[in-house]
This record gives sequence, C-alpha cells and structure tokens, in this order.
Amino acid sequence: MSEQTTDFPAGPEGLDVEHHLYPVHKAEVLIQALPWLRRFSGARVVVKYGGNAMVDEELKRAFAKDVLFLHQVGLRPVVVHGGGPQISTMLERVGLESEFRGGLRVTTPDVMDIVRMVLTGHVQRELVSLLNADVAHAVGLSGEDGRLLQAVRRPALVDGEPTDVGLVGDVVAVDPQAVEDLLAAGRIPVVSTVAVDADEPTQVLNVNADTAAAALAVALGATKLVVLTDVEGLYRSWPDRSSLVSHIGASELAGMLGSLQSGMVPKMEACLRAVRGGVPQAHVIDGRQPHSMLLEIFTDEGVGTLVEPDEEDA
Ligand SMILES: Nc1ncnc2c1ncn2[C@@H]1O[C@H](COP(=O)(O)OP(=O)(O)O)[C@@H](O)[C@H]1O
Ligand SMILES: CC(=O)N[C@@H](CCC(=O)OP(=O)(O)O)C(=O)O
Repeated sequence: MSEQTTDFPAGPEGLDVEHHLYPVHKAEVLIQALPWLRRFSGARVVVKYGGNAMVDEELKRAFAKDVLFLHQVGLRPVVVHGGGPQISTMLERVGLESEFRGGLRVTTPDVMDIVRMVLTGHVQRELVSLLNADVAHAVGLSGEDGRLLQAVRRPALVDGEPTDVGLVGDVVAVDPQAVEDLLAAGRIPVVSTVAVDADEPTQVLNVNADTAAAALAVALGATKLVVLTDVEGLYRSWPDRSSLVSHIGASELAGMLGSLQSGMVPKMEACLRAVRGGVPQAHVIDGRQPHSMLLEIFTDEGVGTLVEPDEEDA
C-alpha cells in the first residue's frame, strides 16, 4: 500500500485522518475489516448510485474505487444507477419541461427518448469508463437487455388520487439471467433502469431507479442493497439533522412511509421491498462522503440507515 493517506476513511469521531492517520491506525483499519471481509466473501451486493450523489468527478472516482475494492476482495457488486438530475439538465437543454407528480417524472414519448439517452448513453457509459480505468471488469446493460426489467404502466399518487404520468412503470418481473451471465464471467454489471413494457415489449418505460435496484437485489438473492444518496440517511423528522435513524426494522419503517416526503418515499419503499423480499440488509448512505460504502461494509460502526427484516422474519 502506498504512503498516500487521502483514501482512508474518516475516523469514528470525524477525525481528519488525512492528516492524523498514523501507520498503526492504518493497520487497525485493515484488521477491523478482516471479519467483514470474511463474512461477505462471495456476497452479492446491489449498489444503487443515485444521480444526486454523482456530485463531482473526484467523488465519482472514489465511488468507482470502492466498487472495484468490493470486487477485488471477493464480493460480487452489481451497480444500478439513477440519473434524475442529469435527465432534467438534458431536458432543459433541448427545451423540454421537467415535471414530477407524486415523485415520478411525467414521461411523454419525447421525454422517454431523453431518459433512455441520458441513462444508457451518458450516465452508464461514464460509470463503466470510470470503473474500467485500470482493469476492465465493468460491462453496462440496460433493463431492456435480455428483458432484465419488465414493468407495467402505473399512475402517480397525488394527494391519494391516481394521476397519469405517461410512460412510467413499476417493475413487475426481473429476468436476472443477463446479470448472472456477467457475474459468472467475473464482471461488474452496471445497470441502467430503463424497463421493457410487459404488455407491449417494443415499448420502454421509465422506472424509479431505487425501486428497480430493490427488485434486482431480490431477484439476485443479494446479501445487501446499498443505496447512495445525497443525505446521511433517513431522518425521522426531516429536515432535522439530529434525527438520523441508524437502524430500523421493516414494520417500523412500513409505519413511517406515509409521513415521508419526495425522494425518500421510493427509496425507503425500495429498502422495505428488498428486506421483505429476502435481502437481509438494506442501507441508505451518504454518497457525498468519499468511501462511505467501504465504511458501511467493512467497519464495525457502519454509517447511514440500516433497514433489517423484523426479527420473526429474519
Ligand atoms: N425523512 C427524510 N430523510 C432524508 N431525506 C429526505 C427525507 N424526506 C425527504 N428527503 C429528501 O430526499 C432526498 C433524496 O432523494 P432523491 O433526491 O430522490 O435522491 P437520489 O437522486 O439519490 O435518488 C434528500 O436529498 C432529501 O431532500
Ligand atoms: C419515473 C421516474 O421518475 N424515473 C426517474 C429515473 C431516474 C432516477 O430514478 O434517478 P435517481 O435515482 O437519480 O433519482 C427519472 O426520470 O428521474
């Protein structure tokens, strides 16, 4: 390992390790990781990388390093990415309106073209390129490939009323074979969440990336779903930053869903679906903090919010 200290995680009390990590502490970090490395060897981890967490180039590179680290130490990461802000930027550039109803983008055929173009043609390509900067393990695919993600059209719920949002779908079936093939070949799959319409297979649908990641995690029998976003985790009383929930069971979360707002609704619904679908742990962590994923998986303290099944279901 090099002398450079900038890639080491912050200490438990927010210690500025860049300047304070002594060699013995570096060794302690490695020793602390040992039981977790052993426990998660071979485990499938679905990592959802939200568009809001893709803040700058350095953070994106740090994310790519973390994924490569997981792969290198024997886990089986599968990256599922979003790109909501990037879609909105492109819509603005081409003079199309960005409108959300009940947290879902109103998706006309023109908007769908942009969604598909930005997710599979831009965000996914960029992530694959970052992941392949040193060793070429990553391969990108879309929910259309091998009909990985199949969805049916769904309305948004606005004040409890179903409201049409166009070409928006809910994932109803996953055929994970394309991802399985890549995993069997030692690849890192990078999935864009464009889905095939189950009722009309030549039509594509825009699906929420959190929901799609959860469905894929269940279908793959993943050990963890890790959702990277632009907040520390779930806050009990948003926006009170002192109310971070570090651990929550499925039933308690189900009871909280009705009080959540905006982007946290699909995110926490996705975590709930994942743990109720057999994924033992779902995490929401801060993608703006470099290497938060490694801190979550390989340190005793963990970070963010952990969702687990109710004890009787575990
Ligand atoms: N209870 C809550 N706890 C945390 N964040 C919340 C909560 N309620 C609403 N939010 C909002 O949800 C956002 C995350 O969702 P979203 O913007 O869709 O992220 P992403 O692009 O990563 O999917 C946060 O930035 C925050 O503004
Ligand atoms: C139906 C719907 O709203 N789809 C989302 C898909 C992208 C997404 O979910 O990206 P993030 O994870 O970055 O939010 C959208 O069009 O913005």
